[in-house]
Amino acid sequence: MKILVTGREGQIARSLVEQARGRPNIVMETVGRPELDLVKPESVMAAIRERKPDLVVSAAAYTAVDQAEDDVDMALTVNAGGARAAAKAAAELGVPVVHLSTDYVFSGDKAGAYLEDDPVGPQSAYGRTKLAGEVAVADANPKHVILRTAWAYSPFGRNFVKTMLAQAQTRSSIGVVCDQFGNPTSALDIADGILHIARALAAMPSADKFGIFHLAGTGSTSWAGFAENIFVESRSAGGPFAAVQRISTAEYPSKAKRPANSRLSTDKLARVYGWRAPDWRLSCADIVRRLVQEAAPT
Ligand SMILES: NC(=O)C1=CN([C@@H]2O[C@H](COP(=O)(O)OP(=O)(O)OC[C@H]3O[C@@H](n4cnc5c(N)ncnc54)[C@H](O)[C@@H]3O)[C@@H](O)[C@H]2O)C=CC1
Repeated sequence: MKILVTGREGQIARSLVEQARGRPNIVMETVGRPELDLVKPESVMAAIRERKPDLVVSAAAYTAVDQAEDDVDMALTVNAGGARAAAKAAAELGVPVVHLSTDYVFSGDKAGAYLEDDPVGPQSAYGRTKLAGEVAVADANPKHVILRTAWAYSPFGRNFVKTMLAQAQTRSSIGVVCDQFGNPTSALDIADGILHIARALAAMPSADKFGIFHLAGTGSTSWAGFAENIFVESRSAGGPFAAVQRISTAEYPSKAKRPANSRLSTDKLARVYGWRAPDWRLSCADIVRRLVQEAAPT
């Protein structure tokens, strides 16, 4: 099975390449700028058409959450127009599209974990453009799997785990927000979930397998809880650590508003596909250890 991923350097794209390595019958190919530029729908269509994949993973996106507040037109062009083009190209080939979306489509007002059909209410420009992307993808390709994920981290690119470890190199105490709750999610687990979905779709593409699904780490915490866990694991692996000072969202102003609670229920994915991500603490421990080892002098 040939899987084509949009974007080459994104943490989910790189995780897909890593997790597909050595797996029989999977050819994972990535394509990004300048050849495939989400700003230019015709380049997206052509790049996908030429490669004739069996499945498209639409992972590339405008992901700078705060910057999107001042750059809405570009974020919308990329996150809705670009995503639509990827989904449409897959539809023309008659193949499914797995499109990545976000917990930030929700307002954060709910007390419990969000279900797929809970009302949306994005609080930020990024969230609104990603929601427009969901609508565009669903409209362009009936064979769509829209995966809302959250708080992604990995050994690659820029993410919260790497930021915490880098800051602990020079600081003994770090202020981290303790009143926003979500599911830290390893991009390597996201990649495993996507591979599972791809195989299930190839085996039996029944109608219940399409639609919106939540894919996130099992268990939830606050950003401060996430940071504390990172430092416990780093310290035990001989890496940097810092004390976490619990601060409120009000004490850490940012341009884009984040939901206070964006915990995602992953029961639908477990029910339909029989797959759930590991407990976030296990995956976090693996990635922190790997990052500490990679940083250690040899
Ligand atoms: N990182 C996170 O915490 C979360 C990410 N997501 C979604 O998951 C998907 C993947 O996220 P990450 O891998 O973490 O993102 P990332 O920021 O690591 O990578 C994004 C990729 O998109 C590419 N890209 C940006 N503009 C482009 C354009 N005009 N044409 C072609 N490529 C372009 C970038 O070069 C980069 O390779 C995105 O759709 C994102 O919205 C959803 C929830 C949480």
